[in-house]
Amino acid sequence: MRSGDTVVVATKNAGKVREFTHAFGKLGMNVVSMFDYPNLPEVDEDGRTFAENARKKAKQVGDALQLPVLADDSGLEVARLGGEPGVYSARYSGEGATDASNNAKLLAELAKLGDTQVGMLEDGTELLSDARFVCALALYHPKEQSFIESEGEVRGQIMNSPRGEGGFGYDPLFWLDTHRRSMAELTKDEKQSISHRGSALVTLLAKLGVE
Ligand SMILES: O=c1nc[nH]c2c1ncn2[C@H]1C[C@H](O)[C@@H](COP(=O)(O)OP(=O)(O)OP(=O)(O)O)O1
Ligand SMILES: [Mg+2]
Repeated sequence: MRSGDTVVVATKNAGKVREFTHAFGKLGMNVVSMFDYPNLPEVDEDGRTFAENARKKAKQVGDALQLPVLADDSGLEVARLGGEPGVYSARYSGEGATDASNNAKLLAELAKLGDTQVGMLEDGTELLSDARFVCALALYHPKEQSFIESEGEVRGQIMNSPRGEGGFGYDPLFWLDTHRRSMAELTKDEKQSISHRGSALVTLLAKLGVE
């Protein structure tokens, strides 16, 4: 992986594509995604861990294309929900789930636990639980059938109402005490510098010797 290369990312998530395009763009690399290969079969994400799912996505797409492929499996673990939604983050609200329906489901599940809070912001916004985002990355080389892997996390709290327009997924409900903003209120560079995905990418690039 070096400047001028095209990186194939096995994702159909437009938010991830934007973040990888931004991060690899700074290194002079171009990103293509499953939006550029619409005829490849869906990957059944039935692993028990983020890492297992990331390997499965990278291998299925890498074997089909006979190219090195990067995959990202990520999600949100909420302490007061016993680590849910975890690997089910993308389909938390069931068939046809969207970011909006998943965020609504998250708030509904936390509401069931009663009005216990872990904190409150100046404007009265309640912090309902500690949480973390996790990202597992897998880079698969089909010729050697080998993987290079990494993982990253970021800790925060879940708010009872959304803030910000940036990012994707659960970002508007994820409060970062360090920044006094939600993940959706960060710039692309700020999110990359602290996020689970950004951290996992730093570790992966270090393993590859890319600086
Ligand atoms: O930075 C993030 N900010 C907010 N939410 C996030 C983030 N990173 C992952 N998430 C949430 C979105 C989705 O509900 C799930 C990922 O699920 P995950 O299966 O890895 O991705 P996906 O199905 O959307 O696309 P794909 O599998 O094609 O890569 O976690
Ligand atoms: Mg998925």
